[in-house]
Amino acid sequence: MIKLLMLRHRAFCRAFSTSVRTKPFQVAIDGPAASGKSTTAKLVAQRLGFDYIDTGAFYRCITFATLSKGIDPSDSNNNHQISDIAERSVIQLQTVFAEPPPAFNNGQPSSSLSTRSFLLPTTRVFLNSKDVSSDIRTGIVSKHVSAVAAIGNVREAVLQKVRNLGATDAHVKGPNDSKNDNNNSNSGLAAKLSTPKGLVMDGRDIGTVVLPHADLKVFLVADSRVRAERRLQELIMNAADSTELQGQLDVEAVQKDLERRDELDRTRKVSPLRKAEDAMELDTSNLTIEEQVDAIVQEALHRQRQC
Ligand SMILES: Nc1ncnc2c1ncn2[C@@H]1O[C@H](COP(=O)(O)OP(=O)(O)O)[C@@H](O)[C@H]1O
Ligand SMILES: Nc1ccn([C@H]2C[C@H](O)[C@@H](COP(=O)(O)OP(=O)(O)O)O2)c(=O)n1
Repeated sequence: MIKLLMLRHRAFCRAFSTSVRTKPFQVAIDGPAASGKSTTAKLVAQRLGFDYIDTGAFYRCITFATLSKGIDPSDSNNNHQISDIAERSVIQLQTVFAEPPPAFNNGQPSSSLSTRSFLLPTTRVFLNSKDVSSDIRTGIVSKHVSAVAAIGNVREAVLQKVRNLGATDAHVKGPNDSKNDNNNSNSGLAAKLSTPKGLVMDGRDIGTVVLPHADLKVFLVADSRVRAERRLQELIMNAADSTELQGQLDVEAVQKDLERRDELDRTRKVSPLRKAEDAMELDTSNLTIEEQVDAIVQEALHRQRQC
């Protein structure tokens, strides 16, 4: 099977090398909740000097907008209204990388990996021009997001948005440049497709539906207890006050919620969570963040060299 994949990849590279590379190198990262996708994807993008798109943020924005209007996402009678919200919502992402991308060093960090890679890039999310970066990460949004993401018309709307994306390319910005962060360039995916750079996108159906021809597909997994412990730490660190954490302080409860969400994501009819046939699986349970980022960066560099 691996041999077949390698042969297919080589054939693709041979066909590709005769023409000028017109699309960016695409890295697709999928996996269950809290497996490390977004943390890893942002750092991989930073190391390689690529753009980053968090597709989960789109479903979270639509869920937040739905709840804000007092609409219950768990009632399927509301699917039409929720699809309407999805179509009308203007969602923009803005990733601010902590330092100039180390692509200048051929993707390799010039000093020790541990000091440089932990300057984690931050992604701000705008819904109809309002910064909702924190609002979309609350427990109530997490509770309902899988139901919203299972609605076919919502997925269709998100697919269109991702394709016409007006994400700001905020690369090569220092941590002190945030005051200029609202200068959205609205470059659009069309412009991105004409750049020779690359793109890292994470979600549930990136390798299977959104970027089926991605140059590198990764499926991240981790033991559900480990994922719950990591997610709980994250919730504690990000909570503005303890009232936000009601009902989430228990690792068992967080684990149950992750497992419930994974089950919904895996069993839905449209674009379910699954590993693409040609994806590389990486279990992060016993890896450090540096190790998982490094494994993907090395593989991406290897494939870039082959092409
Ligand atoms: N190898 C790792 N070791 C320790 N913590 C990790 C590791 N990978 C990810 N994390 C942490 O786990 C949490 C969930 O990761 P995240 O990237 O948000 O997952 P996802 O995007 O898949 O939901 C984050 O707080 C992240 O910093
Ligand atoms: N491409 C995607 C991305 C996310 N989703 C759904 C499935 C997830 O439960 C929600 C939220 O995704 P997100 O990646 O933000 O969730 P986690 O941070 O992993 O908990 O959206 C999806 O169906 N397809």
